[in-house]
Amino acid sequence: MKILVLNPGSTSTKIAVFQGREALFVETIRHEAADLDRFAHVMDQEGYRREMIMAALARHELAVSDMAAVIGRGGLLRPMPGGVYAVGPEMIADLSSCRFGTHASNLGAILAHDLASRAGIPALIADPVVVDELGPLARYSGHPSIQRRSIFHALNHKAVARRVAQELGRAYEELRLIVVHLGGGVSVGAHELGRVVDVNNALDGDGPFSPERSGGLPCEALVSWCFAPGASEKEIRSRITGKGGLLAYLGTASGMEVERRIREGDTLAREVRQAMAYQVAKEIGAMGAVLRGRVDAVILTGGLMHDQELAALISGQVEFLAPVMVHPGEDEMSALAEAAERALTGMCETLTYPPRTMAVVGHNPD
Ligand SMILES: Nc1ncnc2c1ncn2[C@@H]1O[C@H](COP(=O)(O)OP(=O)(O)O)[C@@H](O)[C@H]1O
Ligand SMILES: CCCC(=O)OP(=O)(O)O
Repeated sequence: MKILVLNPGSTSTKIAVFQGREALFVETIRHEAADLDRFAHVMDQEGYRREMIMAALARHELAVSDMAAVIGRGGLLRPMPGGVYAVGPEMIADLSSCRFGTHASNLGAILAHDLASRAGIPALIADPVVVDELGPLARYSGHPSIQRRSIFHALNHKAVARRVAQELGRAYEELRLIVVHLGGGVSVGAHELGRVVDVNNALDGDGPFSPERSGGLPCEALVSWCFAPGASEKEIRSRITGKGGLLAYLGTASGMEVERRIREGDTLAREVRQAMAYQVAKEIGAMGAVLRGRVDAVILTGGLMHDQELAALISGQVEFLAPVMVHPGEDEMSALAEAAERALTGMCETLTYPPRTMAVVGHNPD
């Protein structure tokens, strides 16, 4: 059974075909900010990314009609429990309208649905970025009209955490872990006995800065931006999500380019990378407090962890908490393929959207 796996990220499109556990191919196409800037809206990138998928299939002499299903990385939907979901009209409507937010991962289900429906096969998503397992206290922001949301690299957090649990000879559900994904966005999650009970919102200006996001900004200065003469909502949103972080400081969101500049003696690039490591370490410390210091391991993963010096900077600052394990890249493609196979063979339920069980929101007296 062949499965086509589609993973649109903010800085890349990852495409793979799996047959059982074997990857027939995995390709990562990296997008420079300038490549994507010509699109007014993320949703306008659908055709561009579809062409890349079709070209990758053609290079490997495969067609969508050879597949048993297409599975995409799930995007910004209603908060939901983890699992495998069928892509249907309500999901497509919420993703296309960006009702719950705008991110490249919204294109995962849309592209999967488009290709699968032409071939008459199922379209699925698994563990989307809105998997919500937050504890009640983690939902507080500091003002009752704003509730913190769980938006993070849920798929890779869970996949890598399970892999580490296996390496440790333990069950994921009996461990306390801090998992950090450093991609286009950065998410730092406290995994307590199989649930991500707290995590920074990797998209919306919360937590450390990342290649293309500002992370949390001082509120007062942010308000001044909003009310400055000529300020536009679009511009301010883009400073937070898309054009913040490394891109704002250095003009590039590429970790590889930053590494290259540092090798060539660029002292600004070196300091900005140090500052990013410092902020990530601070967030890991906060999650250490969430877990009351009982941490079995800190796991560093995502594309940026190919930069060994960056990994060493973060590790050096947090290894007092627990052993630090570095897993560069991600396990998302195989995790998606395995999820599709479980669903197609009936080993797990294929859930429908909108989810029947909604995450607990609001006041919880316990
Ligand atoms: N070998 C590498 N060395 C340094 N940085 C890298 C390397 N490979 C990828 N990156 C960086 O990792 C980031 C993207 O990570 P990734 O997990 O693929 O994110 P996304 O899914 O958000 O596109 C980019 O800044 C990219 O330049
Ligand atoms: C939307 C949260 C996950 C995220 O930030 O993904 P990218 O790193 O691919 O942008």
